[in-house]
Amino acid sequence: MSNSEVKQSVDVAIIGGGTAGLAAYRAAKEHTDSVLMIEAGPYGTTCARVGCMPSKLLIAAAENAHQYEKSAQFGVNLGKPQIDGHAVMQRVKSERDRFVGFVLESVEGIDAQHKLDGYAEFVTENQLSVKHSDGSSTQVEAKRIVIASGSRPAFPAPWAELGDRLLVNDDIFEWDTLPESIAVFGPGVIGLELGQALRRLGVKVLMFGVGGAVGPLTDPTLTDYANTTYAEEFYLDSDAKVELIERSENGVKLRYIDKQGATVETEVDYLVAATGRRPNTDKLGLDKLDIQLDERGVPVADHYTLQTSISHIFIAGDASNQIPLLHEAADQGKIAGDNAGRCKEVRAGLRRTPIAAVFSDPQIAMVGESYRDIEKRLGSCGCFEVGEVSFENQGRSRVMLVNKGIAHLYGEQGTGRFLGAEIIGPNAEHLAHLLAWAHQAKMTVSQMLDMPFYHPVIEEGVRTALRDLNAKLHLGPEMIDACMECGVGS
Ligand SMILES: Cc1cc2nc3c(=O)[nH]c(=O)nc-3n(C[C@H](O)[C@H](O)[C@H](O)COP(=O)(O)OP(=O)(O)OC[C@H]3O[C@@H](n4cnc5c(N)ncnc54)[C@H](O)[C@@H]3O)c2cc1C
Ligand SMILES: NC(=O)c1ccc[n+]([C@@H]2O[C@H](COP(=O)([O-])OP(=O)(O)OC[C@H]3O[C@@H](n4cnc5c(N)ncnc54)[C@H](O)[C@@H]3O)[C@@H](O)[C@H]2O)c1
Repeated sequence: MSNSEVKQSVDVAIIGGGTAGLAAYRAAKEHTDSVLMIEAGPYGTTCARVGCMPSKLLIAAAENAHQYEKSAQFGVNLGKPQIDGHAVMQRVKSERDRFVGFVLESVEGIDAQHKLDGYAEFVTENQLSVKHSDGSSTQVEAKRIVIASGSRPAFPAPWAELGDRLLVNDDIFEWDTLPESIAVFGPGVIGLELGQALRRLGVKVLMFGVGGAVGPLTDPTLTDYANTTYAEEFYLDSDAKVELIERSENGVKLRYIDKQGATVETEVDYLVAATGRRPNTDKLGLDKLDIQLDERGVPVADHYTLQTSISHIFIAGDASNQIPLLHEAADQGKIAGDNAGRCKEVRAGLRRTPIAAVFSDPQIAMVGESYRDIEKRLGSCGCFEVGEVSFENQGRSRVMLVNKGIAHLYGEQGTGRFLGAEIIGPNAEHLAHLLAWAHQAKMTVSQMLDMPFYHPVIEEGVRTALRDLNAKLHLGPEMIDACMECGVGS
């Protein structure tokens, strides 16, 4: 029988076999054995193949090179590090393949009757057409459907004319060695992480943005600090005026107005587009359904149940246009799959305190509500305060020569509740976890100050910001210049 004649009928169909899709599959299977996961591309997940893991592997190599270069400041002279681009990329790819291997093993453990290779599109609210690579198709009739189709890089259409000189993150992790020069467009999370890592591995990097933003930061003080700090390592103009982007014989020709107002013409090997990602919902045939969409064409879904305006269709992960992070994809997949697996009722799932970390140096982290959101909600009544610590004179940070950064902690007037934080600074990934746990436990700033702080540690910087915040909320004493009884430099 040819595939084009195949018809399948299931309780739950899941579009996408990435992190959210796999989590949805497992959760739905708790309720019914009639589950089908449809995957259009290679299994292994975006996170393991071209996302979180290979990017952190590249950053790990870069951090080592940087640490080596910095050692002279401690009186340890190691000379200039020799970067072997082939060896760097070989480790990135072999470790990446190891991580992907674990995912593939778990996918192989799924019964063949529960998996279907092909591209799924809606025909009706309950029917999907799945196109296979050999041109045939399968019609899938499903009582409930989870959309877990992920996202893809988005960039201005004219850049496609750069051909093989235009790269996105996926391409970088296929390199056999490192190029000499790149221009990164988009100083967001991906651009910052990959651009800085490549710079530290000896690649010439120019970075251009629009509107002045750096990473996910929304607090103007921290954004200014980030702009200045990263620009010490590579050319960064987060509000750039680029007049020309053109393919040349051996790379990409650029003309831009630099920060001093001079016109600069230069050429780089590649243009790396890190200008954001778009949810993969535009080619799912959603126009055939009477489903409520947001301004990006993504089905609107309830935050807690992941149910769309069509009660038997759920959405999870990057496709949902909510919070495009790995742990969120896993949580959302679990909630959506659980609800799709249940027949009649939907249940609210656990949505944790928002937490995000950027693995740049200094790192960036966001916890709870962002400055922008708090300012919008409470700014007009002056109902919140900002506690600050600078890491420049923070004891342990200076000892370790990582004394760059600022943390802003936000608290609510009256209740004294901790609302959120933005950090650019050392160990921000770890500080963010402390703060996120406190936020999810709905702690007040005073309660957080009752917690133990060791000496000398970078976490003492968090205590300084908390003390500052508590004083500004009129819940604690005025900040004195330095707390000597807390330990020098705390
Ligand atoms: C460079 C980079 C670095 C990152 N680093 C981090 C990090 O450090 N920490 C972090 O938390 N997050 C990070 N992320 C984000 C994280 O990778 C994503 O949030 C997460 O992988 C999303 O999972 P998902 O299941 O929604 O999508 P995916 O894993 O992409 O799965 C979606 C799947 O759906 C399939 N699909 C699409 N359309 C169809 C269709 N019509 N029919 C069938 N199948 C379809 C795709 O082939 C794909 O396999 C990073 C992302 C990138 C790109
Ligand atoms: N460490 C992590 O957790 C991690 C790492 C990488 C990616 N991610 C996830 O992936 C998502 C996507 O990352 P991203 O970096 O692609 O998106 P992003 O939204 O973080 O950044 C895109 C940047 O590109 C800029 N930009 C847009 N158009 C531009 C143009 N024409 N020219 C120059 N700059 C332009 C934007 O102003 C923004 O600064 C993130 O939001 C994050 O959730 C997470």
